Amino acid sequence: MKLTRATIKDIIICEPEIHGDTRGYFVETFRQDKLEEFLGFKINFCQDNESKSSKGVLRGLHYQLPPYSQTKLLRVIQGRVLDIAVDIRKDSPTFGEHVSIELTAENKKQLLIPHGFAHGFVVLEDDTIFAYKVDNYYSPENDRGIAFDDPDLGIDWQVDFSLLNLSQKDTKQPRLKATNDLFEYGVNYYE
Ligand SMILES: Cc1cn([C@H]2C[C@H](O)[C@@H](COP(=O)(O)OP(=O)(O)O[C@H]3O[C@@H](C)C(=O)[C@@H](O)[C@H]3O)O2)c(=O)[nH]c1=O
Repeated sequence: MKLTRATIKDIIICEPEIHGDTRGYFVETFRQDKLEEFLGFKINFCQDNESKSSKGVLRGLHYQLPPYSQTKLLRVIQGRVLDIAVDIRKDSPTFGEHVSIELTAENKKQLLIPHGFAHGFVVLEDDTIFAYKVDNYYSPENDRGIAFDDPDLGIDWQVDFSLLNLSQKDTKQPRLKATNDLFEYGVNYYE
């Protein structure tokens, strides 16, 4: 498992080693020890999620408020997405900036997004299966979002917006500057 920091250093890109042979392949998709050694602190994932989407589906940008905020370890089992994480920690030197990465069944890359980020992805292929671990249980009352097309974020989703398939709630999420539901920078949300 190769672990590197993204352009926003709190986001980690994980690249598992793929062992191919005549039967197919073998891959370790999660190693808690290696992740914790790299990060220097513990993560206790407690919920696994999976969603299936057709091409053009955009889910996001989502987060849960503290103390229900979530670290997410994301991957694609089938298909392809463009994955986005936006820094929504007030006073962060990278506040409002984002990381963008293609996660595919083929490259098997994973993204670790800590608390303090809004997350979303757009699906680039039909029948894409997206899977992720979170370290805090789903809490609908604390579910929040930011508009994926907020011009202040300047995200290049690489798709035609007129072809997108969004949930009702994601068509009316607030802009970043219109929400007070943000995170404090420098707080350790892992403990
Ligand atoms: C996220 C979630 C949803 N649900 C339910 C609520 C609802 O009836 C249905 C669909 O929920 P949503 O529309 O919120 O699903 P979705 O838009 O896929 O939400 C997800 O989007 C991505 C980008 C994330 O980062 C996730 O954290 C999560 O917010 O599933 C759960 O039961 N548990 C969960 O953990």
